[in-house]
Amino acid sequence: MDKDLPKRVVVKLGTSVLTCGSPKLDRSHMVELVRQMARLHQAGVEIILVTSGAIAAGREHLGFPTLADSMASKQMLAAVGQSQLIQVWEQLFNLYGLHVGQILLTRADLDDRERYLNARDTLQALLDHRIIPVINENDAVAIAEIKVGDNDNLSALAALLAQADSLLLLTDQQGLYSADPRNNPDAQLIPQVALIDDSLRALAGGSGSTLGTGGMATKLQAADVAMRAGIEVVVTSGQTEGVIERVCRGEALGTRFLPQGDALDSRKRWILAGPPPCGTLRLDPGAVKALCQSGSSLLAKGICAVEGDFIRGATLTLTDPAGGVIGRGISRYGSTDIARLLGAHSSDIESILGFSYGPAVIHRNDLVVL
Ligand SMILES: Nc1ncnc2c1ncn2[C@@H]1O[C@H](COP(=O)(O)OP(=O)(O)O)[C@@H](O)[C@H]1O
Ligand SMILES: N[C@@H](CCC(=O)OP(=O)(O)O)C(=O)O
Repeated sequence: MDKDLPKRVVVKLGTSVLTCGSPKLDRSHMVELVRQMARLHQAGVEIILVTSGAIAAGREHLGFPTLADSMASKQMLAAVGQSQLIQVWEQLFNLYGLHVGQILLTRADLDDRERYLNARDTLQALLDHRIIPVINENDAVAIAEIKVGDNDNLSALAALLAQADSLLLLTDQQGLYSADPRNNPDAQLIPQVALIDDSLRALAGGSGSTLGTGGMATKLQAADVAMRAGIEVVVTSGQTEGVIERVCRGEALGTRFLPQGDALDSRKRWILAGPPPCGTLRLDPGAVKALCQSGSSLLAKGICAVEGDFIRGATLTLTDPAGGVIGRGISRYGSTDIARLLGAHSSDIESILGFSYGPAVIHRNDLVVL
């Protein structure tokens, strides 16, 4: 294998790319994208495809019916369209002697560590057999509460799950612009991003089309998660000739988001990909320093305040005294217990609570510093 090629890449194709802006799947464009992925696969790159387009494919297959704008209509279209979509991918990859394996996920599959590990094993088994995993959200059954909600974020979670080196988000724009280029013809392409902050987020609008979900805003959320896990992200146009191969070969196309630090280990990737935080701990400056500079566990004596109502095992956001987010971790104590432990020495936990789950409120193995 060419040593400059990434080993494992997640390619996310938005509805905008698969339909080329029309109301139907553009099969001739899809075959061109498959040709590029097959060539990379041949060169030894493991490809994981995150595909949108089920709802668009469902509408097309049913002849564009007039339906109520309801969840049930979308779920019905997704149920019809997903089977069409996977058939198209299977047929197109077959042209290059490759098979696909479908994985339909919901948020709930990623939040539960055991289900997360099962999904990871399935993905690995497919890759081991040189089968292309094709992932989409399980739209036909997922209700809003258990949805990831958009395939940009889903693809970032898939990249963490698969421990990919790169995530390629292909869309209908050349990359992230200083403003939505649909409404701002003077907007400038931003070629590289090292850090996603509020000023950058303010540039990213929603989807300009009726078929896309989330627009650039969800692409930034996805990039943020992946970068923090040490995964490089590129957002660029799916229409550019040879785009997947060219990006994988290191050509500067679109917007490149630089990975922050080294790849995280499996449990820490799950802390980023798994359940969203359901509480916050505000730390004092000493605790912030201990976590950020020395890689220490979080002790009760460094916690100034606790917010939220949560049980032991919950994922929490950690902030500095000013409220800036510094990390995320899994708590060994519930919120009522932590409220009683604020500022306490670890050796006093047992006498204060009458029991102890150990000296650390969050052990360093359960902690990701951002
Ligand atoms: N700052 C920005 N730079 C580029 N595109 C932007 C920006 N803000 C909003 N967008 C919109 O995001 C859209 C792409 O997202 P979306 O419609 O969800 O496509 P996809 O189906 O590829 O996910 C673009 O067509 C564009 O109108
Ligand atoms: N899961 C949905 C797509 C959701 C989504 O994020 O769409 P897009 O913004 O086009 O990537 C579908 O298959 O229709």
